[in-house]
Amino acid sequence: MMRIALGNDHCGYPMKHKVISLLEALGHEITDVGCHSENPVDFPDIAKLVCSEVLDQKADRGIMLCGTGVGAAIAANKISGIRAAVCHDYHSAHQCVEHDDVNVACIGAQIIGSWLAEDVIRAFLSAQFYTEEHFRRRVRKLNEMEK
Ligand SMILES: O=C(CO)[C@H](O)[C@H](O)[C@H](O)COP(=O)(O)O
Repeated sequence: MMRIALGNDHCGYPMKHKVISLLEALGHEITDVGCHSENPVDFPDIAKLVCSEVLDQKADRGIMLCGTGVGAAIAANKISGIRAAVCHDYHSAHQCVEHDDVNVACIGAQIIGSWLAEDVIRAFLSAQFYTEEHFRRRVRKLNEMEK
């Protein structure tokens, strides 16, 4: 079981309920930071809420749904300690954790369908950061770049 911070903007909202159903079926605990309708909101505001949950260790990982996943990833990656990736294929969704210790997955609800999104989320949440030193070294270098 993991604690997942889930956030979405208005474009991600239509996919949100399928994602919640999946996360519940997998036994994860969800903190839903909004939004709760298709009324327009700004994805940076939602990304901040998701990332705060992760950085405050109230969530193990974050998932952001926006139209393309791109805006959410840009916003989240501006926050120190967050490594976010657009995850639209199975391989990237697990390798981004295994090699790059990604802690926020960003999905474009207008780009991929809910079946692929489910596979991507399963892969992202099943993956663990590898212990090999070269992966750890690279993430340390990423952390250095934030200073
Ligand atoms: O994908 C996004 C940003 O990368 C957003 O979710 C929106 O889809 C996009 O910015 C369009 O916004 P609009 O308010 O629906 O015009």
